[in-house]
Amino acid sequence: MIWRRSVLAGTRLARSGSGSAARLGGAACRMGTSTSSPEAAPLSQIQETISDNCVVIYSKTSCSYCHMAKKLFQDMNVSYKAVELDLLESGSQFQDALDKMTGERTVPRIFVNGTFIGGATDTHRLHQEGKLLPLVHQCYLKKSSRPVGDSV
Ligand SMILES: N[C@@H](CCC(=O)N[C@@H](CS)C(=O)NCC(=O)O)C(=O)O
Ligand code: FES
Repeated sequence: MIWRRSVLAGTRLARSGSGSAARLGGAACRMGTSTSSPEAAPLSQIQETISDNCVVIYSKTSCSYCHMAKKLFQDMNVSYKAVELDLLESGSQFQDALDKMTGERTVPRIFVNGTFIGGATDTHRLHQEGKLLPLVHQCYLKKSSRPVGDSV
């Protein structure tokens, strides 16, 4: 997962002081770090969210595909974090960042155990193949085996 590693590195750099640089945009870019592209803030937020939550669905409230994806996890009794991009002021920037990370800016964009698994269709297919729950359980196991104080 080369992508995950590089984004994580970006996250750390972005956090260690370039938050305001990212907000300042172009001017800040010339001053410094390689992480102050306009996508940096959403990118690092996405990275943090997918590492903190076993299931994350980037969604829009009006989208039926997104409803179907959420219902799939509800029916499996799997809790998830839904990020409703149409309710975020910077939703479009999040979609740009998701495009960079996954190759598409459509919704839903679904992550399990820190990894992008696809949109609604892909997720349903994974479930039909019996591969979705094992991914979720892998994540639960990983989180429960963390030392106390390290869990979220
Ligand atoms: N096959 C994809 C379809 C995804 C798709 O076409 N999503 C539409 C909404 S249903 C979309 O994101 N349109 C652009 C947008 O809302 O920004 C999936 O299952 O997720
Ligand atoms: S199904 Fe229409 S916006 Fe997703």
